[in-house]
Amino acid sequence: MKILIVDDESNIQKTTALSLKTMGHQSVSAFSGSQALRKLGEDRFDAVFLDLRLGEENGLDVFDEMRSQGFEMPVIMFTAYSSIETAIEATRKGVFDYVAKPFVPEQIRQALRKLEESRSLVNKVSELESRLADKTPGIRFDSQDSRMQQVYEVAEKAAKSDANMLLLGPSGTGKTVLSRRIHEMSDRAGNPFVVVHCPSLSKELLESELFGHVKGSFTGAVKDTWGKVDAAEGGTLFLDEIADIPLEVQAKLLRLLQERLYERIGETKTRTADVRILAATNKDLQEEVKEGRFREDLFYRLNVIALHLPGLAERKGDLETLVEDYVDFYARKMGREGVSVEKDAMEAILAYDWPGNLRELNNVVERCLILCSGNSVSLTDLPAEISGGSAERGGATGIAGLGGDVTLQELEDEHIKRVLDNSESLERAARTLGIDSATLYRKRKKLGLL
Ligand SMILES: Nc1ncnc2c1ncn2[C@@H]1O[C@H](COP(=O)(O)OP(=O)(O)OP(=O)(O)O)[C@@H](O)[C@H]1O
Repeated sequence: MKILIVDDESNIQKTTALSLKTMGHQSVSAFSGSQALRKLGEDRFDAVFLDLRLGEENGLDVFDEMRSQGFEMPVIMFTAYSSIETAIEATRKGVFDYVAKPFVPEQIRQALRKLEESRSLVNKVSELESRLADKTPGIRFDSQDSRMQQVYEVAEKAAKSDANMLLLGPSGTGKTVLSRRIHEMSDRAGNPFVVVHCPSLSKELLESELFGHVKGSFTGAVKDTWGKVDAAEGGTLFLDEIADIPLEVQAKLLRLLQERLYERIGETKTRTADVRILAATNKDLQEEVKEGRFREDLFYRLNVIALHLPGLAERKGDLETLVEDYVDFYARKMGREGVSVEKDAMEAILAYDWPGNLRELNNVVERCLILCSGNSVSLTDLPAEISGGSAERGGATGIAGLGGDVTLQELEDEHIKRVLDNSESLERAARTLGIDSATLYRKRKKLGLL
């Protein structure tokens, strides 16, 4: 971690810096509040040690100023006044912890260890939250299919190295899920896994999303920001749909990959980054290189280890197990038990080609569980393109689950799918749904309908 020590006493500065160094952290000194705020603006810090009494200044005022300027890193306070009132006031204001002066180096190390534990917990919580938002059922990393087995084997072996990796395969084949898994198996697992969806952003916004910007560097840049490269420090940066990155941003990405260096937009100061890059695309990158849309040098940098995920139609041996997993997951989620798939429904599932791959399968199973009223999924619960034309039990207007044990989100997803099925254009569907086209685009992506 990089830590700012704010104290007007040089012996305190020295002892703290030394304790941090023995734990492998870097530190920078500031002797006053104004100097501290300037240094915070110049560099990125993971934490701050701040003296409560900085000469004439009150550390708590400096703390308030930090927060009002948007510096959100944890702060540990030094206080010679270890009175309970001061400590309570400080923690009530959001100070992470305090160390009473005079202290011994071990107290600094203890405070830091507490901070590291809390950081790793925050990472785990955000990881779990994003999984819940993904509504991902039990994820399988085993397969009957030899190509998929090989993908998992290579992924497992390469996870421990720090090599960049390219995940290739059609949409919905599990590239994002596998990237997360690679991160979890790597030595970086205790640090963040950060995703950037490349095509949803303009050139300028993508560059800012990646590298951050300083206030005033372009229209709309109203305050300083740190990008996702910074957020992924020590961890993994996952670039989804990398083929869609504009050429100018590709050049900056190449520099990041080669030299680990980057600059925020509007700033000349060069910064170093410790991130591992995993990138995914459903496009043929070699073709993109040939067409001049993707830099060849960047392609070779990323292509050190490439994993090709086959479409679901090419690994039908896994279908039945996946269906069972998904059915169990949604049945449990909806408070039902022992839901099975009837034989003819399973046959239709096996015969279908699954162009949207695992994501489509997941959505179809969820939809079936909303529609089926009894304890089994029948052919009529499947969408017409899979059942071969049989009418759905829910009918064109009614949904069997309506008023039942179904969440609003599930109803919304189902409604969007049906409106899209029935609309001649995207704009028309957006109008019917009462949302703008960009929102509908994002929702379609989330539902695997792109
Ligand atoms: N290993 C797995 N086991 C079971 N289900 C999986 C697995 N991997 C992915 N899925 C399912 O497929 C869905 C889509 O996966 P993911 O987002 O990783 O695909 P993707 O290839 O990254 O798609 P896109 O190219 O559109 O971004 C997941 O939300 C999950 O439901």
